[in-house]
Amino acid sequence: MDEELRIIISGGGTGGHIFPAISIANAIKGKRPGTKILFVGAEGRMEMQRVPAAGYEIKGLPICGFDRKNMLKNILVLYRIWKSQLIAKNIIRKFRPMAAVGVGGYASGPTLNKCAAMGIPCLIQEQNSYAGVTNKLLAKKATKICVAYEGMERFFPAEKIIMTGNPVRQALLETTTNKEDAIKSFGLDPSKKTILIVGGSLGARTVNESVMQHLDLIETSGVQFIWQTGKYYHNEIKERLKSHKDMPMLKVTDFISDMGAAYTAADLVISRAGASSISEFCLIGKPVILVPSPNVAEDHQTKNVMALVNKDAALYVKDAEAADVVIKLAIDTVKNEDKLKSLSTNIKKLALPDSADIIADEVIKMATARH
Ligand SMILES: CC(=O)N[C@H]1[C@@H](OP(=O)(O)OP(=O)(O)OC[C@H]2O[C@@H](n3ccc(=O)[nH]c3=O)[C@H](O)[C@@H]2O)O[C@H](CO)[C@@H](O)[C@@H]1O
Repeated sequence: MDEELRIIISGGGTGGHIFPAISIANAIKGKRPGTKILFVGAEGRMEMQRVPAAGYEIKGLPICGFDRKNMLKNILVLYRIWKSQLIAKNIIRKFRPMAAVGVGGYASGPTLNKCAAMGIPCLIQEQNSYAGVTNKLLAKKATKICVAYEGMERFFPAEKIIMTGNPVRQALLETTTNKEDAIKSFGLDPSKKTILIVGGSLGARTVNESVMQHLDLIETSGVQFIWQTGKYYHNEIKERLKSHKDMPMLKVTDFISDMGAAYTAADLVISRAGASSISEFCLIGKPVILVPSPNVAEDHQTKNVMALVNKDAALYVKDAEAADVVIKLAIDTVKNEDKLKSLSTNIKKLALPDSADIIADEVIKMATARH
């Protein structure tokens, strides 16, 4: 019988970090069902809900990021980092992991630092074409670094890099719901074209404004919409929609738990260009209009987009132009079967499948090598 493994997975902050982490956990469990997996996240962040919802235990650290505007607040941040390191050390002592996985985000810093210091092998997974701060700092201590884009040697030691792509939640790829049921599950009409609008895991103001400014066009388009506003914007949007007449063709939600159903329902997606979302579009071959966020490090979402646009695999609208053009473009595109077909075929060619399995194999190898 296989030895029971104990693995720590740490990181989070946004869905783009959390969902790859959950996929890696599921793949490890699939290969070694007896494995004990413990997540370590940041208190108050999205992982504290999403990880238990996926069936895993999570411990929270009181960590947060530095405040670039208020230097005084950073004294508290330093204290929180110190405290997080102590808590991380206790968690590790108690759980005795055989390997640790870091997916980026605040919590993975203290957790993987402590693991590395205690001689536990560490793997990091970088989702983007531009490496995050925490992963860059952890790279020296990591045994393996799994990436999804070419050219990551500019951030990480080349000999540690493995090109795996981004792990995508298995349930999302293996959804058994058919299109008709998927559309009905959102209370919409299966005979109509459907556009899904998502602003990444947290929602996006620009994407939301694009919708708000074109409610009349949406109403007369003959097309229906599933619109994820993001948790922060949801109440404000609901309030503003009250002054508009009922719109049965526009389903508004703060967050979509079953993205498999949402993708199945949609003929076309309007989306931010986060790395995990893009990996999902590639794997399921979904036609998409991407509106990259200009508010991310090194404008990495635009770089993510250009890799697709150069291969005619996605349509691209700049953030500054989105409010004017993206809804009209989406309505025109969803009525053009040839365009939808070619976008789907081209984006599918860019998929990197089996990412979670490849990473899980590496983690299991690392965990078993030292015992
Ligand atoms: C503002 C910001 O910091 N964005 C970053 C963040 O984005 P963000 O967290 O938005 O990440 P991604 O777009 O990569 O992934 C979003 C994930 O959330 C899921 N989802 C989304 C909406 C929803 O209602 N339900 C749901 O389950 C998607 O299916 C996907 O799995 O992490 C990404 C990956 O490191 C980065 O590329 C982004 O630049």
